[in-house]
Amino acid sequence: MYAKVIVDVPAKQTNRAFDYEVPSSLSKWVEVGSRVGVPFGPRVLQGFVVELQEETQVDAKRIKPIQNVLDLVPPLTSELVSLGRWISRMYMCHEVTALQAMLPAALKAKYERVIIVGDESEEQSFLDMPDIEAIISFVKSKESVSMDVLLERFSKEGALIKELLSSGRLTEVQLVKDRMNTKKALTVFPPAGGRGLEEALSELPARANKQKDVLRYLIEHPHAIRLTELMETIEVGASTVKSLADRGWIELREVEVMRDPYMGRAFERTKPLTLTEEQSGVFAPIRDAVAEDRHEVFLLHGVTGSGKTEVYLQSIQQCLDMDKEAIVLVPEISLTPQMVERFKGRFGDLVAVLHSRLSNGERYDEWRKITRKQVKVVIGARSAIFAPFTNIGLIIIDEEHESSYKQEESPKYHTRDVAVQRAKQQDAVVVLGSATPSLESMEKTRRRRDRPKPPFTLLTMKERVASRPMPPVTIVDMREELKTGNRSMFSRSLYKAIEERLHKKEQTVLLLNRRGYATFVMCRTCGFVSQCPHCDISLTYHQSSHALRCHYCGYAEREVKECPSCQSEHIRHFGTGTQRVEEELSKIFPGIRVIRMDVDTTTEKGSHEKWLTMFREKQADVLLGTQMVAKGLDFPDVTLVGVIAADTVLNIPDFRSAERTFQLLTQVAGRAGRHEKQGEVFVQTYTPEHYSVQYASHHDYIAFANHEMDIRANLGYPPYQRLILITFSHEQVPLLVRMAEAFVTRLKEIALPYTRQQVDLFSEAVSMDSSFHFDVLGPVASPISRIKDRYRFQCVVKYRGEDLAAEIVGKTVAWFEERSAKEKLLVSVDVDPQYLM
Ligand SMILES: Nc1ncnc2c1ncn2[C@@H]1O[C@H](COP(=O)(O)OP(=O)(O)OP(=O)(O)O)[C@@H](O)[C@H]1O
Ligand SMILES: [Zn+2]
Ligand SMILES: [Zn+2]
Repeated sequence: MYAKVIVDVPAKQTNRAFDYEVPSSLSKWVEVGSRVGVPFGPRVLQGFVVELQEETQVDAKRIKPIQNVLDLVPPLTSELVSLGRWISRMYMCHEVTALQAMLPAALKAKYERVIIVGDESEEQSFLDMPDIEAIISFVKSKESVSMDVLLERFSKEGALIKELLSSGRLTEVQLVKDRMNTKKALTVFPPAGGRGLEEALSELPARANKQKDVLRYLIEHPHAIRLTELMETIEVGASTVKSLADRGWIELREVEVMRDPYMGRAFERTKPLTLTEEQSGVFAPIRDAVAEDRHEVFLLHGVTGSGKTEVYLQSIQQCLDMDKEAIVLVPEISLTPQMVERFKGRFGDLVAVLHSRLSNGERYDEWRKITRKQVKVVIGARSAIFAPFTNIGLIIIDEEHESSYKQEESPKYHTRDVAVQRAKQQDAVVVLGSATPSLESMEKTRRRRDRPKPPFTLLTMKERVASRPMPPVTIVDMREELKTGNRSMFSRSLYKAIEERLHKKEQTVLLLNRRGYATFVMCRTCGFVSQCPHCDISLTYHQSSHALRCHYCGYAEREVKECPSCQSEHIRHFGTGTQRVEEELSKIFPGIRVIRMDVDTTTEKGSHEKWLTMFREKQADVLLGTQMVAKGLDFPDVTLVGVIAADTVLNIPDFRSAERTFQLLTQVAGRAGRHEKQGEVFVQTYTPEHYSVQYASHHDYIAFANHEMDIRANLGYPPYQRLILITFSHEQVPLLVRMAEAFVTRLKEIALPYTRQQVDLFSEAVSMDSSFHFDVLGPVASPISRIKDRYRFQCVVKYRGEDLAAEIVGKTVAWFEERSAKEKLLVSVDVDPQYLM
């Protein structure tokens, strides 16, 4: 048997499958999706088996055997292998990069160099040297040792070891190993049924009290117990237990344990709620599709507080009743303990949780619960879409509009599109939920001339549960505030509203969008702004460390007291970071209790959870934060939401700015008055007339979507045309410009026949909408024109119609790669980019 293997080197030359022989000793273990070690040139590499076949075209003399199999159960399924192929085609990445992205970090290959005994034929001539004997037999006894261990053991024999290596008596080889091992714990095993322990007890001398305690305990509890637990329970030392094991009365050995981040946490079990009329209305079609095993994509548009989660839960129940599995995706920052609790509370131990705050080990163990089929539901961030389930009935994406569903590094996939593809492969149902669906998804629910049945089905919930009203939103024009002499960052009305909450002992959520509004340092005399010497961006001031930092490359410098340009002392930090809002709050409301949540206060593991719990327990009056506070929070006493400055996102030059502003305002406004108490919202802005602010204040998603879609159609932006962003970077501008221009010229040449072909087709009466349309903009300097000392240029491909664009760009990149590599120029391709930076 032969296997096609994709090796773990993301390069053009290795971006294809290579044939290997499957030795008969391994044939039981090698499957599609197995990780294997294979000889590749002088090295041994990790690879993935992507196909098995009886024959090979490769010359029998040249074909090499697979060296080893890394896992007893393949970490990928054949379905995931196909998905990997789709991702690599769709997002133009190496196939191995796509496959690697599906594995938990713990399974990334580690290459280890070890020493083994080499040529034995020369053994005789060395026999007279006892040192050599010792070294060789040491290595033999271990089968293989690392250089470090060998040198540690024979610290004085370095020269001799070197000689043995060069003469071939010892050889250095490379092994493929896992980066992460399973966690083991010493465990005590009493003999079956506790047999023989009574006799053992009588054999012990009278003074061996502690040992007797152990035996008595095991007679009463004749089952395996972790050593540490036994030591704690009856207060004995490890040596006591070991001595019993030495006498053979009990057994002590290492067994694997699972790291469970939620261990010891009791989740209150919840029962399905009686659905409201609107919930029943949207649940019925989802339930039917799941029950009928019918692939369908639903876009669930439900206003904030409409009870989408309960719809998800009952849909999952339907999926479990069919003995199928479900994947639930939520944005990383919404994956709060409360969120997890809602799912664990309903489905208990059937739920695995995957998110980036877990340690590698914890994540690996959660992941293995899936491969071992111990769980049926996975809830997680982006990469949980790759959960190795084999019988998926339902995939849910909550907050489907979130830009974090797009992965920013290669493979630059969009989770939503991957989910739809995966669901197609498994005949599963997809539910995309949001109070503010992306325009891309919304467009797919609309009928078109060439598309009588739209790809997605729209389901709508217009009302909050229990007919709770949407909170009234007041727009505050900050220009007017300035005119009346209010220079504070709080308008008079927001000030009053906060004061009122303090009196009534209710809670306030304040949002400050940090993005594009970071504190920077500027000289008031000459206008000098501290910039990163390596990137084309101003440095951000961090109060806690009194340092200026670059958000792109991590460069840091000490706070300056004097302007480096004009030596003036009037240099200080500007802008309204969350730290400054916090300072001002305490100044105007002495004694106010504020919890601040931003990147600075949530780096520590568990800090996110800690802050939210404190706020829920009413240990604070105000929760102040960045986007983090806008998502998913459901606190009964929050009756006021304030947005400090709504314009910060609007000012970013990006065609999605209005959409992002609308989404953020709607989401954060949705945190107010979700329970019995009525809520209200204040939005401070310098552009109160902007349509995104206006529509958000009326909670009118549909009107916003229609308005924005018209603009996009006119400008030829998504969802009407798709984009591919191609970024070039190099240390020298002239070469960069020349190469970028050469790329674009070639790209247009390669595209030409495709577009012609389409024009011909068109003349044979193909409808307008399916015609292929291909445009190239640029090259131009990127908005962030330098990062880490490399200048950046970009071009944007706009296209409509067939998926031919990926092919065209792919061909151009292939043509370009050799030249660019020679010049050390980097090219990166981003299909469906979220940001054009
Ligand atoms: N059928 C029901 N009966 C009673 N209460 C319900 C029902 N469904 C949901 N709820 C409650 O309504 C509140 C809002 O529900 P949920 O958090 O699911 O809203 P949502 O649509 O996800 O909102 P958001 O988009 O803002 O996150 C929750 O407190 C939930 O427990
Ligand atoms: Zn100055
Ligand atoms: Zn920098």
